[in-house]
Amino acid sequence: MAKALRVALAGLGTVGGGVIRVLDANRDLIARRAGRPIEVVAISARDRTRDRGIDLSRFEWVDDTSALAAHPDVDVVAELIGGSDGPALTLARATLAAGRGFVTANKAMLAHHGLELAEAAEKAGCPLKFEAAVAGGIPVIKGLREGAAANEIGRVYGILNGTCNFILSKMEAEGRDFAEVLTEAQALGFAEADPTFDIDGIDAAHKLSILASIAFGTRPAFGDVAAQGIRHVLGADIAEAAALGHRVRLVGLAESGPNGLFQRVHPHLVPFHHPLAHVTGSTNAVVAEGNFVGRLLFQGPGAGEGPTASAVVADLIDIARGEFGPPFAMPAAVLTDAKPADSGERRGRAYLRFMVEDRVGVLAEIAAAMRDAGVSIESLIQRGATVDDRVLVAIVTHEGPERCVAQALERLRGSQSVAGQPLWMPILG
Ligand SMILES: NC(=O)C1=CN([C@@H]2O[C@H](COP(=O)(O)OP(=O)(O)OC[C@H]3O[C@@H](n4cnc5c(N)ncnc54)[C@H](O)[C@@H]3O)[C@@H](O)[C@H]2O)C=CC1
Ligand SMILES: N[C@@H](CC=O)C(=O)O
Ligand code: NA
Repeated sequence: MAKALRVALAGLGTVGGGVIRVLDANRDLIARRAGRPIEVVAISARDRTRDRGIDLSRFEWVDDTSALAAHPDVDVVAELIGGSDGPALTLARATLAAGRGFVTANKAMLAHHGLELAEAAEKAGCPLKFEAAVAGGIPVIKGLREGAAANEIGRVYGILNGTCNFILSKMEAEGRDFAEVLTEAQALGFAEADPTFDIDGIDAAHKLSILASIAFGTRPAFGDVAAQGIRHVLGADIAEAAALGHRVRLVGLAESGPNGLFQRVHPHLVPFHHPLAHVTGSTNAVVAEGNFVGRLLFQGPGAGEGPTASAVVADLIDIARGEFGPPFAMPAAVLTDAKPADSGERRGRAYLRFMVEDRVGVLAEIAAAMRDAGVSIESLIQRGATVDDRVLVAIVTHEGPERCVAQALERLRGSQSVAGQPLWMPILG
């Protein structure tokens, strides 16, 4: 059998530990598939003494993580530390500059520096691979880069954050509290080091910017992704959505059209009949619409040790086989800058929720704001039950431009009757 592919692992947490376990458990199978053994030769993490339940004595421990980049016995570095900048980025730059392959699960770094790293990899003729960075174990990067390569993609969207989906589905199924479920997701290893990245939609926005680049041949543009997470979604919204035949899901959506490239992460109402409504727990799902293949649905485990490590090892197998191409599906030099599309132009139905004082004239005030902004109301529900002494009013709008809904909400800003920020959620069409 050919010479082993020699790997250095930077980071030995949930994902790094998982990579060692996958390589140990499936060693022979992986060697046969890869055409040669894949051997971890060097490792580095912050804490050498932590018990990870793995025998690490067989690997060379390197204190200075950045030294892995030019380690004489290493062909590929797998970076499983995290963080958009700092040691992960230093390591990525140094590894590619040293002419070695680089595998990462780090969507934050790719969203911010993916173009620079792709240019460096292409210049060096080295692989830069990141299947684990988007939708964990689902081979969606491979699916879009390779399987759907013949197609023009019109739209790519889906559930891209396991932590949020886990929280929303537990809130829905068990009526549990947001904070309590977040703690459980953290204990299961799904959440980011800073879980606000998950719940505020930033992690999903990182992933969406990577997917959009591959789908549309554009430079990754994280700054163009409007992101709102699930922090403001109440149990009452989930119940209201269910009564309306929908589930609440955090959806990242990128769409290319005559007005430019639209990229947004936002909680949506998803109709029961849509496949995304049936994605529960930390599962992710991505829909890509191609002009010849039609609608593709990729679904599977989006986070956690086993699925994420599986994707990292799949990248290592590709590298061992010599199978790699431009990281973002086309050479960095031919990626284009997409014009960000104006969200106000988008048309759709929406769910609006207000917490209001239960007094005469409140509904009339809300209805007048809708009328004046040109928003047509399909249904309006006022619930007798109160949350913090307020009454919930939920509106479903007819299809119309988002600009009008934004104007209606602006008209209601500062109203004495409406408590706090109203919640607006598009209805997935
Ligand atoms: N946990 C998950 O389900 C998924 C994680 N990812 C990504 O994988 C990467 C790793 O995530 P986890 O394993 O969950 O994180 P983790 O927090 O469990 O592990 C991070 C590891 O990096 C090490 N580390 C931290 N700072 C370091 C430094 N300065 N130098 C050397 N090592 C350092 C820590 O000691 C630890 O071993 C992140 O980029 C994350 O976004 C991607 C998909 C899923
Ligand atoms: N924190 C992320 C981990 C995988 O990318 C998530 O919850 O999806
Ligand atoms: Na993936």
